[in-house]
Amino acid sequence: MPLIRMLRRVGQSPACVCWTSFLPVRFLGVSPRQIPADANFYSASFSDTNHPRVLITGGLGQLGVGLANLLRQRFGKDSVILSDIKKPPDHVFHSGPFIYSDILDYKNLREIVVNNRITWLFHYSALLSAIGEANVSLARAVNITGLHNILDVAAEHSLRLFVPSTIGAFGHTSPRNPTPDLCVQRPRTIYGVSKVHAELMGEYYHYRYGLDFRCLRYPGIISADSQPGGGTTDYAVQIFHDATKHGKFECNLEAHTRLPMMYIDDCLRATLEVMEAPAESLSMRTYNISAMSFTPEELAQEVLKHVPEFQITYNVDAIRQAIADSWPMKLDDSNARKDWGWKHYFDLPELVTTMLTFHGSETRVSQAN
Ligand SMILES: NC(=O)C1=CN([C@@H]2O[C@H](COP(=O)(O)OP(=O)(O)OC[C@H]3O[C@@H](n4cnc5c(N)ncnc54)[C@H](O)[C@@H]3O)[C@@H](O)[C@H]2O)C=CC1
Ligand SMILES: CC(=O)[C@H](N)C(=O)O
Repeated sequence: MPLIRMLRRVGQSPACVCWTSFLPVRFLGVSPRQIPADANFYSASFSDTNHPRVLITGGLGQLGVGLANLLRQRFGKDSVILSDIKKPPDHVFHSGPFIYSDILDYKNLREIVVNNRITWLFHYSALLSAIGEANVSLARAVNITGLHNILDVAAEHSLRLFVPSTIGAFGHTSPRNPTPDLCVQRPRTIYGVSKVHAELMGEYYHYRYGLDFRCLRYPGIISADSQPGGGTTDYAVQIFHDATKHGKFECNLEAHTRLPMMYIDDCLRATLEVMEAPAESLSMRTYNISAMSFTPEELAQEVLKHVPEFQITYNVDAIRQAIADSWPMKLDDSNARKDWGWKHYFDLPELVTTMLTFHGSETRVSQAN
């Protein structure tokens, strides 16, 4: 009997073939349950009793605390648990639940999920591109073995799972301007390889076991109140610190290196939006999202409009430059815009004004205006 007819007979969507009789070894007697294709119970507003209970892994990096703040505004402070292997600063520790969680420890992960009745998991732990090249075996363990633990615990407990991917999941053989959702992906960093692996494994678990896996490919993310964690796009955050403190900045990428970037508020809003999107609106499980693309020179020109004495010099880091040269210049995010209504709010001028204002340069901004 043709597969499609067999599926109709058992009432399954052909998009998601869940063979629950063949489960990963760690599913000791517990079957991953398929979330129905028409499930949209997260798209309405939440009462105290039906909102998701959230765990964020790797939450003390550049993005996790901001995500926790956003989710706590939406679902309540106690519904969102931030976790990491680092000690949280006081203000984070006192802002809501925090727990130690090493994603390499599967039993610890399972205990947290069970004891807190977690329903949504945002998996932020990772070693980024530049630091990953300096620590390949650790990056392999955290980004690949750690991801396997996350996928298994999410499938075992029917969690909705968000895993971020990145522009780093593309390589020099991918189309670079613009880069579509589906194209050749042959990255040459351990970070990129691990993120392609995450995209494919997440989609595999979705189609095979019904895991509600959702993934966005983030551009370089620019945040005002948190430090980047060892990436190739870090210069676009550091420039604001140095411009306001010292009036000058030494850039480790060449002046004409064009990369896709996004302000953190857009990134975190996109993350919540794709998690709340009704399953039937998602024609794919891994989407590009895009906001702006610029070079260090263009960014410096924009900073100069507000900080007239600002100077940029270049001292190129060969490893980061090679990575950047293999990445997209611009992402095509038309599928995200069409399927679940993604749109960005911050372009380069708004980004620069917001960042400089945050870094205490209101005086200079108003002098220049
Ligand atoms: N920041 C950016 O520009 C972009 C970030 N992303 C992705 O978003 C996610 C979050 O990024 P960031 O916050 O910037 O990363 P980050 O490097 O600032 O933070 C990662 C966190 O993972 C934690 N971690 C490391 N090993 C761990 C382990 N064994 N168990 C638990 N936690 C562990 C670290 O302590 C750190 O706090 C990552 O998956 C990253 O790949 C994707 C594209 C762009
Ligand atoms: C774009 C990313 O994934 C990250 N910021 C990095 O530069 O490694």
